[in-house]
Amino acid sequence: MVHGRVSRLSVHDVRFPTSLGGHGSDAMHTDPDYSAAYVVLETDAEDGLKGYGITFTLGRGTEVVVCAVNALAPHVLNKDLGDIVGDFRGFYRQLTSDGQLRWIGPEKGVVHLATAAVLNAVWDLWAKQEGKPLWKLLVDMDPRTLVSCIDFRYITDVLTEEEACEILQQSQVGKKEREEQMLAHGYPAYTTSCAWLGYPDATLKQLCSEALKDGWTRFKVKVGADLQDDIRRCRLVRNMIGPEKTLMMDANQRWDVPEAVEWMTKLAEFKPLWIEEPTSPDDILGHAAISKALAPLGIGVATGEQCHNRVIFKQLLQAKALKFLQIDSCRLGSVNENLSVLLMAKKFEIPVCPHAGGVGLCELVQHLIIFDFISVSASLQDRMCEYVDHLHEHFKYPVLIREAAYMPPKDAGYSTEMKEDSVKRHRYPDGEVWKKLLSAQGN
Ligand SMILES: C[C@H](O)[C@@H](O)CC(=O)C(=O)O
Ligand SMILES: [Mg+2]
Repeated sequence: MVHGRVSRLSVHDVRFPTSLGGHGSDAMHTDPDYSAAYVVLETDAEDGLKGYGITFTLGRGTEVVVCAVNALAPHVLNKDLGDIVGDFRGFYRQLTSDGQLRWIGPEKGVVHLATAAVLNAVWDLWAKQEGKPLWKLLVDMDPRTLVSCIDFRYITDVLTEEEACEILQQSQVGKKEREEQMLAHGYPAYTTSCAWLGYPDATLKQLCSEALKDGWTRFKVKVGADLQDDIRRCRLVRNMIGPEKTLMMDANQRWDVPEAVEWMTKLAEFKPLWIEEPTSPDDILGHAAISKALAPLGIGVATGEQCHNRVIFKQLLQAKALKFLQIDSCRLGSVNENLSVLLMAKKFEIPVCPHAGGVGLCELVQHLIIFDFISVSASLQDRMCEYVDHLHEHFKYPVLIREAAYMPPKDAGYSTEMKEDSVKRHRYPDGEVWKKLLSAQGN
């Protein structure tokens, strides 16, 4: 039984200096310090359980998101957790419809990232109180309760509440077997860890050969800054992994539409399965044009890690603009909005291949995709979840990868809780790690 009144919301600016090693670098984000606005919810309940929520940010962006979380706090403080989850759609609507804050969104940008952090904490607390990992909480929920968490505003032209219920109802068949399959074999993953754009070739080679030894069969390479570099790096990776393994490319929005087509035509010889974020994430028709042009080359378009909300996903699906849909656990309005996107993807028969990595994204999104397989898509065809091998040591319940697959988490909650010491050391600017770095830089 869910209980307790929210008595405290605190938010921390937690940063990791990943840019120093070129980790996470791409054609647009050359110096990413993987960071999080980290929310902690406390209640007056005697169980002492806390809810932890993060949203993924890069360095200086974090302080802006922290401000937005504080601005949302009055919507959460003193609320009864039972009332929040008892009318989760209403609560989602309240957070995203604040008459003054929505003006700086709505449901996009900083204020939506902040919404995700707060709601992720609520889901973590709910799952903890139920004593289940989040994926299992979702799997065990009846379809009516699940859809009652979704705000269908702006998407009823493609997905109504009734249709969503029908989809979930139909997927009840075989659910038990799929849950057993996940527990035994996990959810297939691919790695992005080998080929960040800032890595020299020697690093790329070394990481690639280690990943092959560890059993990885699907690899993503960053591209988009310099064509000759891309050709060299893609050739190197393709030669190392051989013709049978899967290669994906990610341009992180670097190109204009014609440039994307031209550039990818030149990289087609390396047989990429997809090109990710070839152009602006807002350009739905641009993605459609690129999809159409690259289809004869056997290259699909993947996007979603910077799609603001369900409306953009709806239009990408309507416009046949993508072949692989990449949800993000912290960009969209938490589990609530991700549920609506998973259901739309099912309706349009587009495989979901979540964005992960960053700090904590693997920990979170594994719950969503495992739920998706068991209760929505019922398929692994053309599906895999991103994996990045950074910063898991800072989490209390880190992901478990076995034979290049995510093994379902067993601990209660949304795997969002960070180790106290890690938070303390990496708080910006007063954590020990940053104090040292800043003083070395003369600040
Ligand atoms: C800045 C991030 O590292 C970004 O490059 C991640 C990304 O695009 C991905 O994992 O995909
Ligand atoms: Mg990407």
